[in-house]
Amino acid sequence: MTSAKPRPAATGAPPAPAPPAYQVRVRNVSKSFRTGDGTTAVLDGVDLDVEAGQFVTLLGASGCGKSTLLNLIAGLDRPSAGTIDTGGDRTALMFQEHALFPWLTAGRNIELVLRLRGLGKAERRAEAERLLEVVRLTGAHGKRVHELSGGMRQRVALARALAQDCRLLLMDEPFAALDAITRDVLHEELTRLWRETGLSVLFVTHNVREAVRLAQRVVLMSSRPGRIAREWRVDIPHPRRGEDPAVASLSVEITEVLRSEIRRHGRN
Ligand SMILES: Nc1ncnc2c1ncn2[C@@H]1O[C@H](COP(=O)(O)OP(=O)(O)OP(=O)(O)O)[C@@H](O)[C@H]1O
Repeated sequence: MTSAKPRPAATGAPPAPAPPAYQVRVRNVSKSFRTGDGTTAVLDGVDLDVEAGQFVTLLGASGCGKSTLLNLIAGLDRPSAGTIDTGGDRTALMFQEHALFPWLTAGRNIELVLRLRGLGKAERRAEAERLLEVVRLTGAHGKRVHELSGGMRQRVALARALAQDCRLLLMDEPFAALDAITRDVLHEELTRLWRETGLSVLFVTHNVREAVRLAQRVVLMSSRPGRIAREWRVDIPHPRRGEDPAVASLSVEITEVLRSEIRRHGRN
């Protein structure tokens, strides 16, 4: 005869929600650079979490340390103090400059990354074709970089970043050099990709409307030294457009705070 295992008495309380899974956890990070006349503190005590699957934009005045923070998270440099935990995951980084090799075709630029991942020749070709399709550049595999428009080059750069198969995509003003219409199209594409793939994205920009249009959280950094000054949750449903009244009104609010940060920084 078998007896049923006693079950724990029901307390009536709902189960505690699982804590969020973090893609990156930045704790008390500081960074100083040695300069001609001593050291310059660029970041000081930065705490920032990005949950798995979250889209976070990072805003701040020029020179406040946004790129420095991204480079630290990417592992390109080490913090002077504090910790950065990506759970052992590698990160993919995309810049304003596409940084594609001009002597290779669009497809070969992507295949180079796939080769580093150890994929065989036929697999590389198929995966590069698939990624070009994902960024809506089907048929561009054989095109040389100079044959592509600025927007198309950034699409290839995005496909190459995706080829790294990372869970966290770090983007440093990737669309800043593009015209407004191309940027608008790429905002839509990036949002679609993010929602389809469940990637975590940390996106640096100067453009408040871009930050609000894309993100679930907008994080504002202060300057000298760079710290996290404020953050906003953006609950505006997708699809969003830059000219949506809700996007516009939150952008105005954030711009005011950014302006006062810049004025305060100017008085330092
Ligand atoms: N390797 C380095 N050596 C010395 N100083 C550096 C180094 N890298 C960055 N800095 C300084 O750190 C500060 C922050 O630079 P960073 O590029 O991170 O700012 P940012 O917020 O990304 O600026 P922007 O928005 O203009 O791109 C700047 O004053 C810069 O000169």
